Amino acid sequence: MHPLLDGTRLVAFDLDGTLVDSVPDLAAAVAPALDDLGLPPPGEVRVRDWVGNGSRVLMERALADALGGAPEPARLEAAHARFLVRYGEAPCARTRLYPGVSEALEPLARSGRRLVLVTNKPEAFIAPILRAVGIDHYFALCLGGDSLPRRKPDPLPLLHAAERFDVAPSRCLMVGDSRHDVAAGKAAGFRTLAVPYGYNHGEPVAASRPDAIVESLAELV
Ligand SMILES: O=C(O)COP(=O)(O)O
Ligand SMILES: [Mg+2]
Repeated sequence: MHPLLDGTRLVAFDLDGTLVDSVPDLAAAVAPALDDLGLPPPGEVRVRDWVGNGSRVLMERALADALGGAPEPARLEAAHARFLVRYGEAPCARTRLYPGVSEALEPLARSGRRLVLVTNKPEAFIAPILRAVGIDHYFALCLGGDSLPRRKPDPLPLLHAAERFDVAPSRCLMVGDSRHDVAAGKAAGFRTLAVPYGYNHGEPVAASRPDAIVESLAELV
């Protein structure tokens, strides 16, 4: 096991960019929302840099990019609503697990550590995606960006999970791909581990100074 797992009783995983590459389906749902406004599809490469703060911020970034400035609130709400409908129709058509994820989750769960999922994605999409990629049974708790009053980088969802299972934050580990995961983990008093292959607004996640970085989650076990 990775040294950061020594004494760790609870491991919180981020979803997008950490466990699954979800950008193909996210980009496919952003495109029709922009098309309604006569705007061109941004493509997967751009969408990658906009994921990480939940779906409303994703659409806000997409509209700001296409319009060259902040969108009017009513426009944003309409585009976000359209995105939610389209994404809900096919949240896992092309979304795939990253290599090493199954290899890590199976022994980690067997080791008796509590596994939880903390994403900024709306909660409604979590279960369908986890089921589709076959990892839903590993998680004792799943929190989305709209499950609690505040989301990552706020520590609230991580502290909520630690408290729920009565584990001291110092015995918890946050695993994620972005600066929001590392910031939330540090603020909660968790250990932090990052993967470099996900979505971090085009910046190396090392800049957030996680306790460790692994190229693949398989290195955890
Ligand atoms: O929906 C998002 O913006 C990102 O979700 P994540 O927290 O799982 O990376
Ligand atoms: Mg992420």
